[in-house]
Amino acid sequence: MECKKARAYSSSANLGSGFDILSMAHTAFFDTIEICVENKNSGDIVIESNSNIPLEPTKNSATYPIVRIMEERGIKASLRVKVIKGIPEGLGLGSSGASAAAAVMAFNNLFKLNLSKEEVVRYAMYGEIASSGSPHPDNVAASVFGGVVSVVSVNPVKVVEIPLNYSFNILLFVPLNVHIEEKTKKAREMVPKTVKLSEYINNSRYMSSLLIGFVKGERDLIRLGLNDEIVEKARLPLFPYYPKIKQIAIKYDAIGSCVSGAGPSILVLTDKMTDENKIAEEGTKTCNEFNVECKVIKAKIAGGVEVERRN
Ligand SMILES: Nc1ncnc2c1ncn2[C@@H]1O[C@H](COP(=O)(O)OP(=O)(O)O)[C@@H](O)[C@H]1O
Ligand SMILES: N[C@@H](CCOP(=O)(O)O)C(=O)O
Repeated sequence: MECKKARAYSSSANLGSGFDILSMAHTAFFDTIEICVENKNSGDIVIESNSNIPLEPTKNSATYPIVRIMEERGIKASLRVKVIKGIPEGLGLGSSGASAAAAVMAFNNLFKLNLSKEEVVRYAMYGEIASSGSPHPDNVAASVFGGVVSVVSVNPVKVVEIPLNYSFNILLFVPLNVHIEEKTKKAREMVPKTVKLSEYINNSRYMSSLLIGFVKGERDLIRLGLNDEIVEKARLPLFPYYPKIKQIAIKYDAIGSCVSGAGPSILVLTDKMTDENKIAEEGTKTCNEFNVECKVIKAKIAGGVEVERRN
């Protein structure tokens, strides 16, 4: 029985005002997917997991992309797919996207498809349809490429890796006791269909500030760029503690803060000027004030999806 394993890291999508565009892979957590071809002709995909995720191939973000690749390319095989979850689900850490990225990469390797990274992203986006009903590309792009990415086009998929010329660390407030059924799906329904021109202009300014800040290594531009007046505002009921955590982050001189993906986790970028301990202490208290139990995770920027060489 031939098997291939790949691992992909967690990510924070929607950096600043970059809804569905800007995303960052981090070392906070990772998923591992192992795919084995079985000596059977059933054509079934059987999923095993250490976590309570759907085990139907079309409902699991790891396997739905595989179903689609097999259909598109006329591949027939019986597969056993192990979804080893390290990334907690439904917390805004790109859990579904990382499973999808690792699964497509393992399958690509197993069947020697020679997919480009952008093709891996395109297929992995089906995983987001399985988990949230929408093929948003940002989490999968970060998990596939690593670093900070901008998805500049979805049809065809085009992803740009953003050069990072300012070195920073990552703090994540992860609310462990929060469970919102179909969180990203619901969060997407909260996003307004139309926006005021003034909000659009401000958000575009933030996005240009963030990108130029990363590229030129300018802290103040990164801070300004980690703002958003549209999506975070509309989704605030999902993470009511966010404005206060952001205030605390700025008080103790973090570079900046934004919501991680569709929340409820919060991302804080820090450097040597930041008092991380105070942010962790006061931020955790703030979570408690909202009856939320936050775990503070320290992380760094992660690389892209990797196939494990010894399977
Ligand atoms: N392989 C998978 N990994 C994580 N979640 C999955 C997977 N397959 C299906 N899901 C479902 O997707 C939902 C989580 O995805 P989502 O709401 O987008 O949150 P996130 O991707 O931030 O963890 C949960 O309902 C979960 O059961
Ligand atoms: N752009 C998406 C990102 C969702 O990220 P997740 O990690 O919360 O699933 C959105 O905001 O809907």
